Amino acid sequence: MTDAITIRRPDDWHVHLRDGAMLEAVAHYTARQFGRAIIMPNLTPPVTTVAAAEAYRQRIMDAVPEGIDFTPLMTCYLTDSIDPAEIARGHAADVFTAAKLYPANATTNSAHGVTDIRKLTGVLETMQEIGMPLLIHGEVTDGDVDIFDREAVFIERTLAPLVRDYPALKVVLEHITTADAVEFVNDASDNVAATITPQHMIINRNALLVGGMRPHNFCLPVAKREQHRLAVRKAGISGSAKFFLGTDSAPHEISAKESACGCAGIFNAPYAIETYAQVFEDEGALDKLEAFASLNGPAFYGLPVNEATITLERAENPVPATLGEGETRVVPFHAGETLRWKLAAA
Ligand SMILES: NC(=O)N[C@@H](CC(=O)O)C(=O)O
Ligand SMILES: [Zn+2]
Ligand SMILES: [Zn+2]
Repeated sequence: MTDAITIRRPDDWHVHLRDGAMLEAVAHYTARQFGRAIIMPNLTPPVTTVAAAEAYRQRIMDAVPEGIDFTPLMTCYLTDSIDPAEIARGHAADVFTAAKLYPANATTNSAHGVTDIRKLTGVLETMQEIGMPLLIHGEVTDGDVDIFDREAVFIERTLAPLVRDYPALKVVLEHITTADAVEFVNDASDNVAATITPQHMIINRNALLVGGMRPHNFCLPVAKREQHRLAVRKAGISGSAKFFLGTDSAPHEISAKESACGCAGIFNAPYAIETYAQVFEDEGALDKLEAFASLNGPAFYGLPVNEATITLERAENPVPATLGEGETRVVPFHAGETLRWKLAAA
């Protein structure tokens, strides 16, 4: 039995660090594990300008403890009226690594998102030309589409035509939850990849509803049936360069989750790499963890891999019931359980 694993320092290709007190409370969890992270722009107001992204990047750097080498990679929140020139300027200035497409009202803080992808023609042409990745929350929002079908319908109605019309555009389908998504990404060109969260490898929709409603297992896209979890899990541990780590860690203060209308988002940052390690070990695929966590993402983004390494040790790692205080009190994924791996101090 392996008792320690050393891999190149991983990166998180999809994380919500929030702002203000919550940013201060959560930034260190991500920074202690990951060399870089793609920072989601769904603040209020959303990050839609180069100036806003630069200011937010500075606030993140200020929130990361001294002595930790961590680079936030910023994204631009796409709206119906965003100017392609602003996106290109931000990309050229090394401020915007990628741009994020939220279909309007698909998820938390997406009210300013895109109402119709046809409004993005100029933006997508520009991004394709400059080689800037498009990151997608892939769910339709039509009231007549069942919430469990929204990812599959998005792939069929929006993503397939998009990939056909912009064959050279780099596209990441974020936080995939279905066998349909796995199949689409596998069949697409090398310009199409996907991120996978810990929760979508671990829970199916029973975890939300059996024995009572469990708001801390609610995120979007919502967890699906077991057959979909198994397909996503298999893709993640496969070693395929098309799939890489993106936690989608999305902290919401406890009362916003435990509410008559609870927010979507699972806070998994504190134990993210340990959780993934447990999944890979359960699948007998620990040898694929480094590709998923540390190599595939940089290769897709055209960035160097991290030089530093991390070591995970086999050790009981109890997850507290809650973390933080007051307005930053949050319930982490796996609250009250004990994980089998522990990140060794650097
Ligand atoms: N994943 C979630 O359920 N929530 C995210 C938004 C998102 O990534 O869709 C959030 O910002 O809270
Ligand atoms: Zn999302
Ligand atoms: Zn997200």
